[in-house]
Amino acid sequence: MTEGLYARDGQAIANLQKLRFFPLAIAGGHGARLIEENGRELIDLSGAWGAASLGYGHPALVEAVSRAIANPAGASVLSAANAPATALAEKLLGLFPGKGRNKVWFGHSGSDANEAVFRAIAKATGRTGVISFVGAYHGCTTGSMAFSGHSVQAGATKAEGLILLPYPDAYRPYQGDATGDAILELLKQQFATTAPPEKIGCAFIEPIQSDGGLIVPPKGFFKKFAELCQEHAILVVCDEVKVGLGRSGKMHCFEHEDFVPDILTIGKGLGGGLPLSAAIGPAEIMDCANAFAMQTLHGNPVSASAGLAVLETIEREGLAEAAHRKGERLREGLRQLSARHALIGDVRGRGLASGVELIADHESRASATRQTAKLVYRAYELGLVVYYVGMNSNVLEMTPPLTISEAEIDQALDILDGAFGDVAAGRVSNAVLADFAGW
Ligand SMILES: Cc1ncc(COP(=O)(O)O)c(/C=N/[C@@H]2CCCCNC2=O)c1O
Repeated sequence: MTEGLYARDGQAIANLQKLRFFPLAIAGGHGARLIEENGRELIDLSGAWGAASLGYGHPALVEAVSRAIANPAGASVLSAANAPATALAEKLLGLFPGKGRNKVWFGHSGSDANEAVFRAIAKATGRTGVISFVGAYHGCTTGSMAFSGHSVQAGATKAEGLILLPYPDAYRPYQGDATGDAILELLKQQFATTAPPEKIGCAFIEPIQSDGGLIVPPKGFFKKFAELCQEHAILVVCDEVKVGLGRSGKMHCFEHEDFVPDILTIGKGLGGGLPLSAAIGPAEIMDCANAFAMQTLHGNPVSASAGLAVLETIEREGLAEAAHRKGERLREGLRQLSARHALIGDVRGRGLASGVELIADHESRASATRQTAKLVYRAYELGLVVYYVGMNSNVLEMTPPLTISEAEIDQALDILDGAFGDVAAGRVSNAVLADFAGW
């Protein structure tokens, strides 16, 4: 018998780029569903880690990409202007409320966008210090890992002037302060002692910390944080690679925090499944040098055509408003599940970015890491794709396509109900996890 797709993947593709939780082997997709090689359909509650913003095979995306690839306007913006990239840049500038004159940089990924911004700020300001947060995932390139704070990158070389702050988390509050004000005090102390603010060029924030545990910050925290940074001319870079572009229920997630960042990075869902990212920021930063942050296919016209189709579809189909409504439905269903399944400690999120934190007991709130791995494995067996995140790998992350239907949300909840029941009853063996390293 010929080997199955998953076994062939295991023989041919490097573990370097694998983050596996179960033996998912995909042959196709449509809407919010993935199709395995044997034809089995699964609801995709991850949306390819948020990249499949329009789901799979959306007609607007198929039409835009087919048209662009049939008559490609070159392959990048490095040494020529191209129509799709220019149009996309103009559209992104129209959607960004940043003051002053801004410009757009195009990349392939969230990692290269964040790295490019970090390097450009250091070049333009001469300030190499950077503020970030414990649990932050800004990328997996050397430069973006240097100011990330996620446990998966503990061994990476960190930026010399890095300040890592606790992320404000009302479920596990720093010094017991659910407002996050103790974290702002900590930063002020560091400014006054070990980290002079005049040496710090930027602060990278996530308006919802996603890979760190899908954590929604307390109201007002980032507004106060941004004001403190502004007092010291520290640029605030808002990384919306996963939670931007309508997913949070608003076009930009920072709108929930009542502040406007100096620079915005976006990716994942911008390309609707094609490699595309962007950074939008002040012209004096984005024009600080030539040939400084470039890769051969940056500003690719086919990817840019996909980006235009994604933004136009989000607007035309009202997907941001729908994300709010559908996300509320999902979290209400999850809260009902939490009444039946003690494993669920916390349900949180905005729009179609939801997190479910699993704990071993409600007194200590100890992370239920192994049960989380079993849960996602069992959900896969029952027909649902959902992954986990978190510094302790105990938070289910739900970032489905913005086009997921309410019926599919209800089906996903039913599957989760069964999976929680099976894990709690001990019907999922430890053995199933042997081949899946997770984070
Ligand atoms: C807020 C945020 N910023 C930047 C990135 C890096 O984006 P790329 O993986 O496109 O380089 C990410 C990527 N997150 C990881 C990608 C690796 C697999 C684990 N799940 C993620 O969503 C991100 O969530």
